[in-house]
Amino acid sequence: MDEERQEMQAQQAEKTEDRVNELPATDEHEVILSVKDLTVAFGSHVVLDKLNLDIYRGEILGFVGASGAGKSVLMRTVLRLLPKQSGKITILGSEYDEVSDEERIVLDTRLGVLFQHGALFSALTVRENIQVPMREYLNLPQEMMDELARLKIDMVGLAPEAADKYPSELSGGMIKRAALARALALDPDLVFLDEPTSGLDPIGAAEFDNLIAKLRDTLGLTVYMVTHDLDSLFSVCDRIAVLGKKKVLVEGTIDDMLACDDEWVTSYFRGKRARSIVREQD
Ligand SMILES: Nc1ncnc2c1ncn2[C@@H]1O[C@H](COP(=O)(O)OP(=O)(O)OP(=O)(O)O)[C@@H](O)[C@H]1O
Repeated sequence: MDEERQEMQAQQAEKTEDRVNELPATDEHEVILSVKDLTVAFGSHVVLDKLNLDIYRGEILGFVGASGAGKSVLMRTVLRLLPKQSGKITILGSEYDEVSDEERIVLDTRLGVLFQHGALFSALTVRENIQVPMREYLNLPQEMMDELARLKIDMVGLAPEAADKYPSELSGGMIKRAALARALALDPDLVFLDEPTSGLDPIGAAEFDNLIAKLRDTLGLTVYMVTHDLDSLFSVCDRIAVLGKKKVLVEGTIDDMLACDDEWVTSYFRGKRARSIVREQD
């Protein structure tokens, strides 16, 4: 078992080094999102207890944890969709609770979100869906919004004809791409992706991962990705944070996950499925 573990660590160390060398030339140590001592509870049910997490500019952070651990609660709290009991959330250097309403609106425009299952408005076309945030936050003429929507559609690899389609006319992979285009509508600095590859076949999931990596490289995006997808964690994430026992149990590279002795982390990252992914990558 130890030999197997050492071999996996050595293989991953090489891959991590390659990935780090490929990272865009941004200040990797600029903290774009900082969560300090965050506590969130529903009545007496404490879901997150003094949780700490930093996300650095330009990285793709994979966020994992057992079902029900609180991954969605954390994402929703950071997005101010859920209230917190205590703690501090700082985005792009501004603490949400301390900024004015106007500054908060500006901050909101710098965040993009892709909710699980896409969450597109079914009565709107892809173009209209992408234009929802533009209508909410910007005051632009219709032609400019149409041109911007066209650019976003192209950016996520959808055909131009997709603009006039309704969500019911799209495949699962197209819905994810359309939802990503909407998340990118306002050119955010930080995008939150909730299970972006769930429901996609392995080829579609790998293509989506490649798209995320490409957008990070070309747009300098920072990506916070909640995922259960081991392929994504091994192939596209620069760093991983594991949620457990109401806190971030461990964070770091795949090597750090492989070296971690926590029972859940061990079974997740050194289980049969993880080992087969490491072998496939060779
Ligand atoms: N609005 C809410 N009211 C009460 N309890 C909630 C609410 N939202 C989440 N919870 C509880 O918080 C805990 C964490 O839920 P959460 O959805 O964040 O888990 P998760 O890690 O995202 O799970 P999964 O991987 O299955 O999506 C669960 O016990 C859930 O029942």
